[in-house]
Amino acid sequence: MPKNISFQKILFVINPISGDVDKSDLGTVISEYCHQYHLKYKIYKTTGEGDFAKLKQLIKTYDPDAVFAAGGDGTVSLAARAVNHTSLPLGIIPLGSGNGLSKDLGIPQTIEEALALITNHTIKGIDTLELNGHPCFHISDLGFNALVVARYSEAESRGPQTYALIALQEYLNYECHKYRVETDQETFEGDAFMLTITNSNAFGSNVKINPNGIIDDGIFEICLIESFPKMAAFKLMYNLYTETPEDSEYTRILPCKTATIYNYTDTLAQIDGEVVELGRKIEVKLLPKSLRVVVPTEPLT
Ligand SMILES: Nc1ncnc2c1ncn2[C@@H]1O[C@H](COP(=O)(O)OP(=O)(O)OP(=O)(O)O)[C@@H](O)[C@H]1O
Repeated sequence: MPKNISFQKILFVINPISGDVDKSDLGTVISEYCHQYHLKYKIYKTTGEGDFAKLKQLIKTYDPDAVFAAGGDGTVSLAARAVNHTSLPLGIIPLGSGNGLSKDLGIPQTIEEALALITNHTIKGIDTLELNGHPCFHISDLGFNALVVARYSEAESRGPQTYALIALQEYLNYECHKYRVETDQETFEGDAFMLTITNSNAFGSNVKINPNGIIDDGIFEICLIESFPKMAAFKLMYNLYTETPEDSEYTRILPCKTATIYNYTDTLAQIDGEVVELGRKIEVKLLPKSLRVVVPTEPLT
């Protein structure tokens, strides 16, 4: 039996195209669940145009107790922007290709189990980041991965296979770029393959770029993959997939509370899966526990 039913009125934000996942039954599954627990609900389907303003307006008029994002990290980010700095909690039904934030929060990856959090959950405040004022709820990066994200956003198909194929194609000819990172603790200057800014642990692909990051500790990390010879790629991937990035001589993690990044060559940047223009000087700020998320109840120890 559910332990708590604190939400009575829920707004679902559904992205019909995320992750190449068929969502034709999702409306029925949501309806049956809400009917079972006598919950009111509304569904907002994203269109990819003007969703943020429409969602903000709907939250104002419908006044839900929680917003549940059904989609990938881009959809989660859209809903998170709409509820950030408010008391309204954000739930996630992972239906994207990566679903990185949901995995880092321990949210179940099936629709039924994720929906069950509506009636049995804990609400947790998590730190979020801002890069030149752009909110980031999971992972941002400059360099290689941002290029892959840009190409993926233009691809005709979605899903992990498309992403992996694009990554391989781009990797073969990729050249590193020069960056300078000044944090409240230390300074780095040099070439990097990519530079990741996050307070979470892993990409949706399960690459653990920041295995020791804690999402609500007031600290974020800048994770560097420095320039490496092609022959070192397999060992590096092994280290990243086995949560041992510190065992690679080409990685470096800078924990900090504030940072300024100089992106000398204005390489591409992505935030939570969306390519953004950040310019050559990027100020990174942490906003302590600004977002309330719906997560599984911790098992009693
Ligand atoms: N109805 C729609 N038609 C086309 N594009 C849409 C629509 N709704 C949202 N989008 C676009 O979908 C993108 C966000 O997708 P999302 O990140 O949720 O899924 P994903 O990329 O497949 O998964 P992940 O981010 O987990 O890898 C945004 O670029 C948004 O503009």
